[in-house]
Amino acid sequence: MAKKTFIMDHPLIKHKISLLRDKHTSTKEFRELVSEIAMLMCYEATRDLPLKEVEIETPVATAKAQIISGRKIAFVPILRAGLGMVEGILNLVPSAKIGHVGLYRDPETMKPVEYYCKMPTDIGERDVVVLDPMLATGGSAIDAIGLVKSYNPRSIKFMCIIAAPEGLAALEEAHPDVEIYVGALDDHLNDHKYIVPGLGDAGDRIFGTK
Ligand SMILES: O=P(O)(O)OC[C@H]1O[C@H](OP(=O)(O)OP(=O)(O)O)[C@H](O)[C@@H]1O
Ligand SMILES: O=c1cc[nH]c(=O)[nH]1
Ligand SMILES: [Mg+2]
Repeated sequence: MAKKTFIMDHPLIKHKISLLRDKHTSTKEFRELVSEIAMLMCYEATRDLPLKEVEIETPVATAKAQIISGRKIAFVPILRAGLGMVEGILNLVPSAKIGHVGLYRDPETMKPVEYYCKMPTDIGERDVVVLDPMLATGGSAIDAIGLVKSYNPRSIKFMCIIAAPEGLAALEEAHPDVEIYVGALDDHLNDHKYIVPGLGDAGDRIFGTK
């Protein structure tokens, strides 16, 4: 089977994730870093975009040049924390459409609870990348991807900044057809199902709610 999980090894991504983990990093810096890391990861996740050849007049001659061949993309952040990844990604792919899936992890059961879903009307013609900085138990990503699948997009990828091995294994098993892009693979989940060492609660750190 083709390789479906990609762990980032770029030094810039590693450096920025280290800054993100630091509990002394301010809300402003945290938000900027999430956006920058998402942009760098988007560069990796869009490597397979198809190109077509066109002719362009340079000031010197006619050049055979390559441009992206009109493939349509949609990004789907999982609310709230996934929203922090959108701005950086739109810097690279400004014409992409954005869907939203609202999920929160019930603090008692640790299971995801859905509260919002809105997809672009032409989602069926698009390649979708689902975004969430954190893949912990995997429950949120698995449910969000299941929801996106019910709209029959052309393809689905998932992008997270930090993953726990438990969540990654669960996601690979639940959605073996989905390519997964991981910024850093951490050690384990603690008793509260937080990623160790992780970075704490991504949503709270992006939005300054704690
Ligand atoms: O893999 P899981 O065990 O499902 O956990 C990961 C989920 O938990 C966090 O969201 P949270 O529930 O804190 O919601 P928030 O983004 O609104 O803070 C995170 O952003 C993921 O969506
Ligand atoms: O470590 C974790 C686990 C779930 N959600 C977070 O934001 N952080
Ligand atoms: Mg949260």
